[in-house]
Amino acid sequence: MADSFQQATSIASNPVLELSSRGQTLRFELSKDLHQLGRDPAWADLEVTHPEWTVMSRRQAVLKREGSNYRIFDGDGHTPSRNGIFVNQTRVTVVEGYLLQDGAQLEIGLAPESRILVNYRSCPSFTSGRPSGSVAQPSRRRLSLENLQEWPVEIGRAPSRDRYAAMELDAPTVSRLHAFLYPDGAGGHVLQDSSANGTFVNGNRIEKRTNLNPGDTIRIGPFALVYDPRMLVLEDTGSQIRLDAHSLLRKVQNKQGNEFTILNDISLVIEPGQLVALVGGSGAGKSTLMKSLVGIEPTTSGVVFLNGENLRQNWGVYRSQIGYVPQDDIVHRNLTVEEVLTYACKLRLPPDADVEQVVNRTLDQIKLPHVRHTFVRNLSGGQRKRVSIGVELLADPKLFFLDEPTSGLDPGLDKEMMRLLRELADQGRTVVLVTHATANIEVCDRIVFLGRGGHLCYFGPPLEALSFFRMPEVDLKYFSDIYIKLDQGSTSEETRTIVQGWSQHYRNSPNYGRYVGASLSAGKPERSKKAKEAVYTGISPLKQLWLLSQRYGQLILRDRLSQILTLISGPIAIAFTALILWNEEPLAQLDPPEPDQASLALRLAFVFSSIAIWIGLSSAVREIVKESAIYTRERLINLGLFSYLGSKLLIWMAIALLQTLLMTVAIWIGFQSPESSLLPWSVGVAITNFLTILASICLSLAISAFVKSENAANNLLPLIMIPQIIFSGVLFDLEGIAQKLSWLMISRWSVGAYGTLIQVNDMATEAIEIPGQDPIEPIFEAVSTYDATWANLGHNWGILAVHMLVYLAAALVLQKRKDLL
Ligand SMILES: Nc1ncnc2c1ncn2[C@@H]1O[C@H](COP(=O)(O)OP(=O)(O)OP(=O)(O)O)[C@@H](O)[C@H]1O
Repeated sequence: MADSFQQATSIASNPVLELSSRGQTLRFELSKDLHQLGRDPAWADLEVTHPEWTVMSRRQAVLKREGSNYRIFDGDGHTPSRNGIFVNQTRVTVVEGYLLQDGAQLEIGLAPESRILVNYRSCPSFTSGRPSGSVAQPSRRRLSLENLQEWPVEIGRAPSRDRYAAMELDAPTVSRLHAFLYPDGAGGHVLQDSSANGTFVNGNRIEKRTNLNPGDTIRIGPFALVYDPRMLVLEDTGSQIRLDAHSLLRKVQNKQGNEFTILNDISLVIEPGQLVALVGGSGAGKSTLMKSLVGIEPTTSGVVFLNGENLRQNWGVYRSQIGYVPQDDIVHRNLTVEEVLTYACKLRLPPDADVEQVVNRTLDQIKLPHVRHTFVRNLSGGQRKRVSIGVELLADPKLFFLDEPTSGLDPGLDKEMMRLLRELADQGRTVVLVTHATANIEVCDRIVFLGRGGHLCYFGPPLEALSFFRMPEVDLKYFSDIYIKLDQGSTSEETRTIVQGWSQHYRNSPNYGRYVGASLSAGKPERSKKAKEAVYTGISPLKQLWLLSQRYGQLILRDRLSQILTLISGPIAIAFTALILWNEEPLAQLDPPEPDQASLALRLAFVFSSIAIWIGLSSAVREIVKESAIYTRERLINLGLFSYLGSKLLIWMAIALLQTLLMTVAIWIGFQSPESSLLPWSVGVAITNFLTILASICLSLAISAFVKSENAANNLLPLIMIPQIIFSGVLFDLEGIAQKLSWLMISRWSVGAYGTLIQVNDMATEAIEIPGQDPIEPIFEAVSTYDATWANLGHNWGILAVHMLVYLAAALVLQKRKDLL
C-alpha cells in the first residue's frame, strides 16, 4: 500500500484510488472489502500524512466493496467529515454514499486552492497522470509553466489560435483576452488584467497587475485557476454551484424600536442542478431568505457559502455569475424584446462579446424568438417574466434566483414557467425561487417551508412534506392544508408556538439529518474584512453613459405623445399671455415710463419663469422612481451612478434645449423685444430659460430619487411648485427670513435674470407729488436684484447653475443610499 507521495506510474491489478493536490499525488490500491481513508493512523488503513493536505480529516471516508467496485461514504460512516467529499459539488453523504465507477472523479473540500482531487479507476491498466475516464471534465486543464518558450500566457475566452501558451476559458462574462501571465524574472510570475469584468486573486480584484504567490487562486468569470510557479491549473469551471446556508439569523427593529426576528436560525443546503422553492405564508420571510441567499441582504449572524466561499465577502467575484430576477419586471416596456436583450448584453458583457449570437441563444432559451420585435408592453405577463429571465440568462449564470416568477400568471402560464425553470435546472443551473403558487411544486427537487417568524418548518422533497406534516394522503391536493396547519392559532402567540413546534419537530426529524445535517458543508474561515472590491466592473463608464443615453433617448422618443404635449405647453402658455396683453407693450422702455409698467414687466418675467419651472419639474419627476426595479438590478451588476444620472441629464438637456428654443421663439413673436444694454434679448431669454428648465429638471430628478412611488412624486409636485411662486419676489416683498428662504427658490434667480435683461429698474418711476397731500409712492422701486449689469446677470445665472449642481448631488446621494451592498 502506498503511503508516500509519488508520481504515479505503477501498474495495479486492483481498483486504484489516486489522490492529488498541489502538484503531489498519492495512490492507493484497494484490495479489501472495507477501507478507511484519513489522517488518523489508529483508524485509517489508507493513511494520509502530508502536512499540506489540511482538508483531509482524521476520518475522511469509508470505502465498502460493492460488486467489482467500491461505494464511498463520507466521514467514518456515522459522522460526516468536516470538509466533505463532493461529486460535481454535490456532497457525498454518510448514509447513501456514492458508488465509485471507473473514471469517477471526486473532491475532498471545496476551496480550489486546497481541495484534494480523488480519481478512481477500477481498470488495472491505470497509468500516470489524470485518468481520462468518462466522468472527467474535459475543460479541466493544466498548463506547465516550466520551460515555456512562448510568453505571455494568454488567458481568455478566445486566446490567439494555435498558441500553446494559452488558457481558453469560454464564458460570456470572460473577455477575449482577459489576462496575461508573464515571468517576473525571479522565478515567479506576474498576472496582468486586461478585462472588462475583472480578474480576482484570492477574492481581491487586481488593479492592473500583481505578483502571484504559490497557491493563489485566480478567478476569471466563473473559472478558478490555481497558480503554482511550475503550473497553472484550471481547478473549477464554475459550472456547478452549491449553496450552504449556516444558521441564518436576521433580526430587525419595527417602527416602535422593538426587535423582532424574521429569519430564525435557518440552515439548508442547495446542491448543483437543484430547483428549490421557498414557500410559506405571507410575511413568513421568504423574500428575506432569498435575498440572504443571493448575498444582498445582511444577516445578524450566520453565513452563506457559495462553493465553500463566504458569499457576501466575495460578492464582487460572484456578482456576474448570479442571475437574480426580482418580483418587479426588470425590463423597459417601451423597448422590443430584442432591444431589451441587446442593451442588457452590451451593458453587462465584455465589449468584445458577440451580441447577436448571445441574444439569439437567449431568445431560444426563453422560447421567445417569435416575439423578438414585439414591444414588451404588448407581451403577456408570462412572456414579460421570461424576458426578465432572459436578461439574466445573457451572462449564462449557474446560480439563478427568482422572486415570485409566477405571480399574476394563470394556471397554464404558471405550469409553463415552472417547466422552464425545471429545464434551466436540468441544464446544470442551481435555481431558487420564491412562490405562492404551489400547483406545480412537484417539479422542484426541494422546498423550503417557512413559518411565521422565519422558522424553518420543513426542507426536503415536496412530496415528503405531505407525510412530514401528517396529511391524510401523499397527494399534492393537500399541499395548501400545510399553510392552514401552520397558521392555526387563534392568537399570534398561539400561532408562534405552533410554528415553533413544527420547526423543532423538523430539527429532530430524519429529514433534517438527511437533507441538511448530512450535506451541510463548512466553508473557508471568514476573512477579517470584506474583500476589496473594485467599484466598477464591466464596460468603461463613458461607454456605459453612451449606451444608457441611447436607451433612454429611445424610450423618450417612444413616449411621443407626452413629449409633444410637454413641448407645446410652454409656447401655448406664452401665447395665452400674449393674447391677454395684446394691446400693451409690457417690455418696451417707454420714455417716460408709465407708473405700472415695471410691475407688469416683472409679472411677465414671473410668468416666463413659472412656465419654465413647471415644465422642468413636471416632465422628469417620475423618471427615476418609475424604473427603480431596473435600476436596483442593474446597479447590483455594474451600473455606475455617474453614468446613470449622466444619461438622464444628457437627454433632458437636449429636451430642455428644444423647449428653450420653442419658448424663446414664442416670446420673440408674442412680445416686443426690449432694448437690452447687455446682450440681445432673445439670447438672454434663451440662456435664462435653459438654466431655469434645467435647474427644475435636476430638482425633479432629486425628488424622483427621493420618493418611493410615482404617485408620491406626483403628489409632491404642488408642494414644490407653490413655494416657487410665493418666494419669487414678485407677488410679495421679501424681507427677513422670507428673503433668506427665497434664496432656495429657482424662481427668485430666474425672475432676477429676466428682470435684469428687461432692465426693469430703468422702468421705476418717482413718487408723484400732489400739493397738500402725501406723495403717491411708486408701485415699483428699483432693487439690486434687477441691476442691469453683467455682474448681476452672471450672479443670477450662476446661482441657477449652483441650484442645478446641488440637486444633482442630492440625486446622486439619494441613489447611492439605495445600494444593497
Ligand atoms: N428591513 C426590514 N425591517 C423591518 N421589517 C422587515 C424588514 N424586512 C422584512 N421585514 C418584515 O419581515 C417579514 C418578512 O418579510 P418578507 O418580505 O421576507 O416575507 P415574505 O414571506 O416574502 O412575504 P410575502 O409572501 O408577503 O412577500 C415581514 O413582516 C416584513 O414586513
